[in-house]
Amino acid sequence: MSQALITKHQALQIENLVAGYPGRVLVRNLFLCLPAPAFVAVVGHNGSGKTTLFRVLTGQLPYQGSVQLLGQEVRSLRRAAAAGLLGYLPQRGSIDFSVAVRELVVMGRYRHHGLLSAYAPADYALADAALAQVGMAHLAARDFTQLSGGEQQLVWLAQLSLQDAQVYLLDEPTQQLDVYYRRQVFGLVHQWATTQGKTVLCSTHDLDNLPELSGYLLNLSEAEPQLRPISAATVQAARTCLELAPQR
Ligand SMILES: Nc1ncnc2c1ncn2[C@@H]1O[C@H](COP(=O)(O)OP(=O)(O)OP(=O)(O)O)[C@@H](O)[C@H]1O
Repeated sequence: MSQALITKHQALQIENLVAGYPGRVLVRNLFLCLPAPAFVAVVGHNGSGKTTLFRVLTGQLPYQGSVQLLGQEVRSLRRAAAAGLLGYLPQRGSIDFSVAVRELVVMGRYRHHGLLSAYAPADYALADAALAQVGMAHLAARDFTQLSGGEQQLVWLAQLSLQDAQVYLLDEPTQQLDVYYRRQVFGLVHQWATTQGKTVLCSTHDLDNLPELSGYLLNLSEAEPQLRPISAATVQAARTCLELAPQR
């Protein structure tokens, strides 16, 4: 992706988006205009449509309206990940075969190599650095399937960072993490936006770590969700909203 394209277009331009499942509209008339780079915390009650929005953005769910990712309409975009536009961390990423952690992480470089060609020492060096960044270097030789849920989540994050996409969608990346790693992960993915020029949308129920970050808050439990700059006041307003029963 050329720098020209990145600066010319918004990271995300959503107009009149309607999406959901048969008989159930979850995202209704959403408008968003998100400049790149940016960090966005996507919050909302359980079932408010955070994952559904991410499924729209990854082209997994049909929608009405317009959703443009770096200037390209998502419904006509093929293999966005392969094009380097989008990196997606789903809520539950499980695998049922044995693989060493380091081998799983290096696969994040597939776009630069193709899935079948061998990875070079430079790729493994990047994988080791990514593991070190999430504090999991000591697990490099371990079988991924034997790690704890939180450890697996951090390893997936390391793999994702190697994809070098322009826009990252992270679906509750701190869900299984302890207090220490939650803070670390928020700091890390926020840095992807502030120092690497990435646009990061991160869904979360963890409001405690947000006030110290710069970026935007998007609360899908609001009647008309909109991007609000993160501040102690906007996080508190979201907390107040989320402490009430959801309006279905
Ligand atoms: N394939 C599907 N078919 C029908 N309904 C679905 C489908 N997938 C999800 N839903 C429903 O859509 C609603 C929104 O789900 P979604 O996963 O987007 O919520 P969420 O905000 O990510 O919730 P959570 O915070 O619990 O992860 C839920 O009520 C869910 O049951």
